[in-house]
Amino acid sequence: MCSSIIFSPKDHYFGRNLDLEITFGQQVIITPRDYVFKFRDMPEIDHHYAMVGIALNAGGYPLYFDAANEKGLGMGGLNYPDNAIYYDVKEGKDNIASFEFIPWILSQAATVEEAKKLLAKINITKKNFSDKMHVSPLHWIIADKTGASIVVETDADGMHVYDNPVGCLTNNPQFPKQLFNLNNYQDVSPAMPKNNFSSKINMDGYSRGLGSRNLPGGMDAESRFVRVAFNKFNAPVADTEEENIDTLLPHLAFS
Ligand SMILES: C[C@H](CCC(=O)NCCS(=O)(=O)O)[C@H]1CC[C@H]2[C@@H]3[C@H](O)C[C@@H]4C[C@H](O)CC[C@]4(C)[C@H]3C[C@H](O)[C@]12C
Repeated sequence: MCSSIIFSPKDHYFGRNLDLEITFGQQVIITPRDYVFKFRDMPEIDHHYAMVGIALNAGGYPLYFDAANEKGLGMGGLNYPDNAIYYDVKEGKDNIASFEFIPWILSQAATVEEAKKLLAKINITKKNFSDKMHVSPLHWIIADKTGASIVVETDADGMHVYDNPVGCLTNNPQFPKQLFNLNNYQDVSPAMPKNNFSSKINMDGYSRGLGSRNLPGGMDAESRFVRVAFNKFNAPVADTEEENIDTLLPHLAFS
């Protein structure tokens, strides 16, 4: 399961879990400024922002799962099976393979607005890193340190860049459907529920958290999206980094 939360109480936190039963041999990898990034169909970049994230070191090339750069722009790829479509190389576009997407954006953009300018020119290609690796079917969340966030999905009908008003992402279905589904949970609340059932009977507020009872309980991506969004918007905000990370981590770990 993968869920990602942008949490900006005072400082800015970009979090993502990777609850998988397998490991890819990933580790924390720092790409220093100006380490030469080679691209399959674009000129190399030898002058860029530094970044740190979780990646597989493929012979000196960091295959990032997620990362953040020195300007506080973060980006994560989350599973998006059966929907992610990558394209053939197109003339006149910045052709970037899906495994190159995180380095391409984070090496050049400091903010979501700058990332959007790069995205307007990009065509995500279906090229593989190597014959031994699958092409990951992903969609991406991008966020900057103001808390602004977008989602990038490449579907059969083309590439979409969505503003992300909830600052989180899980997996399928498509992001607009995930957002629409939140309509079904408008009555979920961190407060005690009001008795709208009937004025003819008394209702007891017999337990704390009763207002959240109708949150979906499943581990499926749609249920996780609702829970992560609810938790994020209703999380207590503290003054210290330690307390805020303490708040963020359980919301990811148990989402
Ligand atoms: C499987 C991972 C996504 C986890 C996730 O979102 N799970 C949700 C499951 S579900 O939908 O709800 O069923 C993805 C995230 C990042 C991916 C990795 C990164 O994209 C980096 C390289 C890219 C190469 O093309 C493939 C290996 C790989 C090392 C990828 C392996 C795998 O596809 C990863 C690790």
